[in-house]
Amino acid sequence: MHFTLQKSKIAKQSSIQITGSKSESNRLLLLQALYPEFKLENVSNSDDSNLMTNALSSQSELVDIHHAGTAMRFLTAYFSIQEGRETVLTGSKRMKERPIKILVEALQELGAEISYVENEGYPPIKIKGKKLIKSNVSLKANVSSQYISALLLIASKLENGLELTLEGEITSIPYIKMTLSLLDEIGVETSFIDQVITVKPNTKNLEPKTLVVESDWSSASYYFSIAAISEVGTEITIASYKENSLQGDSVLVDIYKHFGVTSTYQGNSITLKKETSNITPLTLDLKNAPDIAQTIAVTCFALGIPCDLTGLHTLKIKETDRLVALKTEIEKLGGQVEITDKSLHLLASNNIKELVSIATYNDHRMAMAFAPLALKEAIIIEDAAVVSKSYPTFWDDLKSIGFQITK
Ligand SMILES: O=C(O)C1=C[C@@H](OP(=O)(O)O)[C@@H](O)[C@H](O)C1
Ligand SMILES: C=C(OP(=O)(O)O)C(=O)O
Repeated sequence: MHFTLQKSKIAKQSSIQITGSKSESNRLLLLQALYPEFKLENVSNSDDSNLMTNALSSQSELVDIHHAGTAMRFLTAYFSIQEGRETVLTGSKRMKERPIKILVEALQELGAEISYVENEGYPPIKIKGKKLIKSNVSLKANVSSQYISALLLIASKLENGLELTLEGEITSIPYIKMTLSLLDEIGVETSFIDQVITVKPNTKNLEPKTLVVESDWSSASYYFSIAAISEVGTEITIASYKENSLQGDSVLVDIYKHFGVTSTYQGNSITLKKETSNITPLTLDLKNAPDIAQTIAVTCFALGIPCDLTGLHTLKIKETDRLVALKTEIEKLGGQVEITDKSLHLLASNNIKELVSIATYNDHRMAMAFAPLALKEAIIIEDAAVVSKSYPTFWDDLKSIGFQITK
């Protein structure tokens, strides 16, 4: 279903409660399956986390995780250690194009039995769960950090723990650190020195506790963008966030200062305020925060400023090729974009075409990143329901702050 967003103006002050981080939730759901002694609060209500929950409790031989990349990677590791169980793990058409070979080879090196059902290197895969005895493995670290997190999440259940050597440049490092922090929080011992990560084995019951998932910072990015595009003086309060977040996308607080947006923490909420409209061109390396690239590119386009975004080598293998999708859709709106396979250069422009229909390519972040443009011009978002992958109440939340949205 396509949504038309009329040219909108939001209230001077508004507030939004955002669902739990999908990254933290999907890690903690898997850890809870391994260690049932702890409880979770503020778990994400996203499709990807629901798929993760269902997959972890499913007894079926076929598990379909649709578009959920973290679920695909994390469950590959999880099912590898479910002794005596055979599982075929599959996903959407796009998931069958998202590479998994680096993770599969690392697990095979540790002793896992995994084979490809269709194309080598890609889902679906067939996994025969067994006890993994080996504890040393190296893998390429510049393609997806999800492979590394997947291994770390099961590591404490391996007989001898895990010593993981990361080869080459490490991409999306904050997500690896998030995994290690959550392991530390539940009481698993880890270390990360230079390119080597060690996880100690654990056989005892961990101390029962309740872990509260922080709300999702990638979802928060759309409100930073809305604030940046709004009139000076506009305030949006978002909850529930921590000043010391485990999520790398919390770097939004620093990045959006560049767009004249300040962030003030009070209790567990943050107030974003548009302070100035004096904005200069932006140059930014996003290898540590790839999921906010679309938000930032669209904010710059809305404000008419050029930007040079680098560190985008992982964007080609996400829900869609996000570099090509951004170029295609921004150019429909009248902008000019140059891309390589790891960077995006947006040229300055001061015209946004009205009522352009934005294709979303089964990518939640295409829909959500382009929606704030309605503060400048009416826009159509195709297949608007894609947002449920990470943020099911996105459109209702936009309506609640003043966006005029019709079907
Ligand atoms: O571990 C995670 O929760 C994630 C890691 C990142 O992927 P890559 O490491 O593949 O860049 C990120 O893009 C994804 O949305 C979530
Ligand atoms: C890339 C993303 O998710 P995943 O890789 O888990 O599908 C995302 O949410 O932007």
